[in-house]
Amino acid sequence: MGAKIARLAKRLGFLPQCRLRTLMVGLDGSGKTTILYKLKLGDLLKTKPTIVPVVSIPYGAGFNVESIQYKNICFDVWDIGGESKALIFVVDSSDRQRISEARKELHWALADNELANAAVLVLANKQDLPDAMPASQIADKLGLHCLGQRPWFIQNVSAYTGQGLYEGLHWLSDNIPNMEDSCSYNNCSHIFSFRNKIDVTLVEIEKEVGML
Ligand SMILES: Nc1nc2c(ncn2[C@@H]2O[C@H](COP(=O)(O)OP(=O)(O)OP(=O)(O)O)[C@@H](O)[C@H]2O)c(=O)[nH]1
Ligand SMILES: [Mg+2]
Repeated sequence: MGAKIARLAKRLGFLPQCRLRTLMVGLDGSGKTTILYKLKLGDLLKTKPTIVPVVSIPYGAGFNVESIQYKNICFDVWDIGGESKALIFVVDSSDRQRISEARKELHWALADNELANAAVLVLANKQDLPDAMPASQIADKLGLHCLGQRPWFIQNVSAYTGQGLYEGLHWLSDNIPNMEDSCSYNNCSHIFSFRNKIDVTLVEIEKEVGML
């Protein structure tokens, strides 16, 4: 019955709710926390460096985690490790001196088993600065063309102006491998909450699942 609801809901344009654990990494100062809170709050926060304590991490200290809803997907964005289906890698596009260090960091992160199946979204941040390198140049310097079969995309962004951030999430929402595993129609109450508006549709659903 769940599968029938899923099929019909899809046909009618209802999207399943998906939760996606997403890891956000990048060199210190590249703008991870600023991006996270720009997406979460739509606003700029004054950030301090995010320090991860070496010994133990009390919940909520030393890392940031926020849930960001984009279309039907809830991205749980962490800036600390764990198995994830998506990696967001943030680069300071104006920092030419550290771009090879950023390349090492990216390839080191991607060697981790926890990211074996992750899609990679590179955010070329700080595009509001006049000396920012364009995405194409950063893609070369990070060796993105060597990533083989893994889905990847680079997006020019500015956490300050918000430029490009949702375009990046849009690409991710379309390119997560085995996305269905993270989605569920289990809570179909949102379909039925439209009862007054779409009675006809509801009757169709009820017929399809054998309620009528
Ligand atoms: N011009 C400009 N500055 C930015 C942008 N995004 C972040 N910054 C600045 O870059 C600095 C570092 O930003 P954070 O968000 O703290 O960087 P982070 O990657 O979280 O750094 P760590 O927590 O140390 O790893 C701050 O001074 C931000 O205001 C941007 O899009 N444009
Ligand atoms: Mg930070």
